[in-house]
Parts: sequence; C-alpha cells; structure tokens
Amino acid sequence: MLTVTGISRSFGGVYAVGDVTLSVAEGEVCGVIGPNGAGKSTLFNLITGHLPADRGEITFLGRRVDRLPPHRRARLGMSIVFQGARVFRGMTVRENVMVGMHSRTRAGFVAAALRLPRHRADEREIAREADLALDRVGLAEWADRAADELPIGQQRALQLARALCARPRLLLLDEPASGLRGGERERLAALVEELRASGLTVLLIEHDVAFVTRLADRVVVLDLGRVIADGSPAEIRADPLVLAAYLGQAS
Ligand SMILES: Nc1ncnc2c1ncn2[C@@H]1O[C@H](COP(=O)(O)OP(=O)(O)OP(=O)(O)O)[C@@H](O)[C@H]1O
Repeated sequence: MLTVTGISRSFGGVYAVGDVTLSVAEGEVCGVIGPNGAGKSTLFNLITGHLPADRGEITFLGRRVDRLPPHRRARLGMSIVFQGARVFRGMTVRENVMVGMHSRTRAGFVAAALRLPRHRADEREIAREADLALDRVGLAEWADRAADELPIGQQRALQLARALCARPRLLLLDEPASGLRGGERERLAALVEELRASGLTVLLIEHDVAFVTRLADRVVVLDLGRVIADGSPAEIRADPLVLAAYLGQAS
C-alpha cells in the first residue's frame, strides 16, 4: 500500500531522516519506534507531505505521491492524527467531527453562508456521517456533550473519528498513546485493533515500545534518522542494535 524508498531530509546539514526505506502492506499495522530525536516525526511529516523530502520516493496505492501536497495525498486515502492534537473548545463532540467535512459537500460555501435548503440537507448528511464515525470509536452516546469535557483518552478517540470521516485506506497515527494512562492506553489499543479488523491499514509512530509491539504486525526501528531494524515485534525485542539504542538513551 505504501512504499518509502531512500527518503532523506536534513536540517542545517544534519540528517533527521537519512535514506529510510520501508513499506506498509494492506491490512497490517506497521509500527515505527525509536528513541527521542530518532526522526519519527520527521518521517511522518515526509510521508504526509507536510515536509518536503530532499531525496527519495514515496508511492501510495501504486502512485508516486512525493511531489503532491498534503491535501492531495489525503484525498487519495491517507488520513492523519497528529501528535497532541486538541479538540475545539465550545463545540460538541459531534460538531468537532463535522468540522472539516464541509469542504466535501455539494452545496459549498455560498449555500452554507446563505443557509440555503441544499446546505441544510448537507448538514444532515454530514451529521449522519459524523455519528457513524463516533459510533465506530465508541463515542456515540457522547455526541451532544461539550468536547472539552471528555477525558483525554476519549479526546483521542474523537480525533480518530475525525480522521475516519475522510474514509481513509491508510490511517497515520503520530504518538497516539502519549499522555494516556494505563486504562486509557488499553482502550486506545483495543480501538486500533478494531479499526484494523474492519479493514484499515495503520502506520503507527510511537515512543512507547510496549504499546507498539502489542499492536503491530511489523515494527521498523529508527535511530539517528536511520532504520536499524525491521521485523516482527518478537524479532525487534531481541535485536541487540535496538536494545543498545534504547539503553543508550536511558544512560
Ligand atoms: N524543523 C526542524 N528544524 C531543525 N531540526 C529539526 C526540525 N525538526 C526536527 N529536527 C531535528 O531532527 C531530529 C529528529 O527529530 P524528530 O522530531 O523527527 O525525532 P522524533 O523521533 O520524532 O523524536 P521525539 O520522540 O522526541 O518526538 C532531531 O535532532 C531534531 O532536533
């Protein structure tokens, strides 16, 4: 589904991501882990197009996408949940999911501004889709509550619902477990498992090794911008290079 070949990006002459090659197969959960500063967020931004690459190729569903802007990649089926994304205060949970869906409607901005009947029909359709997404992430009964009243774990689920409304093929999650406690982490992991079971492909970038190795079919390990290991969670846990990279950080 996704192939990244020899992608590189430097800042001030230092490679944040250097010659990284990886692929994600349809239906799998692929994890990317690495110690602080390993280049995980940079790699994520290169894949989504929020950062241009110095070199390398990215193909998605058989198409070269590395020159496309982020919204074109999104339209092809990449949906992103950014690290630490917030909810919009003063809006309900449903309205939070509806934000951003208006650009896809038939009636468009003018009809919305004038509140024409076409716009009202669009609003109903968008609300219906938002409710379906909320149901998928287990938030249906919270739809009319203020979004900022949700506990943080459910705010993460809300962000997933927003990403699902774009009907993605590939879901990119940047450190979704950060700031979550034990029980919330468990619920998020179960949710990612459910989404995978429903046919979504997931690329998961995480600092939390236990969270990734529990969920991922395959794990790619970055250190200092380079891939140092690529294999099953069991292979990764036993890899001396991986252990050294993490122990190096702890010392
Ligand atoms: N916009 C930028 N300008 C300059 N240097 C940057 C920029 N973004 C990242 N870097 C550098 O690139 C390297 C990789 O950073 P990156 O944030 O991708 O790592 P990471 O693995 O996501 O780390 P963390 O787990 O701490 O989020 C770091 O040395 C960082 O300082």
